[in-house]
Amino acid sequence: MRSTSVTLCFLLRERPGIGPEVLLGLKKTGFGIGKIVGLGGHVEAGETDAQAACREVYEEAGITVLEEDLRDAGLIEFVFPARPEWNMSTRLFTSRRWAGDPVESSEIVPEWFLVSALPLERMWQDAEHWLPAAVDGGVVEAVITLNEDNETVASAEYSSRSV
Ligand SMILES: Nc1[nH]c(=O)nc2c1ncn2[C@H]1C[C@H](O)[C@@H](COP(=O)(O)OP(=O)(O)OP(=O)(O)O)O1
Repeated sequence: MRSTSVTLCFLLRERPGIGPEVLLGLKKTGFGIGKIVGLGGHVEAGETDAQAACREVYEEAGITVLEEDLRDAGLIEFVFPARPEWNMSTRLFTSRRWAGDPVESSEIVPEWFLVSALPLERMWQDAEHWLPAAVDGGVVEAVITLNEDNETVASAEYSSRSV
C-alpha cells in the first residue's frame, strides 16, 4: 500500500548560556493524541512537502516560516504492518528563522524543549532513534516498523549524516 506523505518541521533557537532548543507540542486531537510530537501533518494535493510544512506550522502554532528558510533534515518511513493505511512517508525539516511566537491551536499546545533534554519518554517510542540527530543538524534516513500494537518499535533501520 502506498504511504501517505506527511511532514514534520522542527524550529530551532539558541538560548544564550543555556543551549539550543526545539519547538515541539502536545497533540490534543487525532493521531498521536496525548503525545509530544513535532509540528506537521499531511501534504495536501498540489502541495510540495515544504509548502505543507510551512502551512502546518502556521495552523498548529501560529508561526510563519518561509520555504526558503527550511532545511531538509531527511526522510522517515513509518510502517504500521497491522494498520497499513497508517503508513507514512515523512519529510523532516528544521528552521532557524521564522516570525511570531508559538500559540496554542485546536491541535497542539506548543512548547520549547532543550535539545539536550528532549522529552523522549512522552513522545512516540521511535523518536529516540531519529529525533536527536535531526535536531542536531543531521540528515536522517530511516525506516521505522511498528509492532502490532502500533506503538512500540519492531525494527529501526536508520542512518544520519552531518552536513
Ligand atoms: N511513529 C511516529 N512517530 C512520530 O514521531 N511521528 C509520527 C509517527 N507516525 C506519524 N507521525 C507524525 C507524522 C505526521 O506529522 C503526523 C500525522 O498526524 P496527523 O494525522 O495528526 O496529522 P495532522 O492531523 O496534523 O494532519 P492534518 O489532518 O493534515 O492537519 O504524525
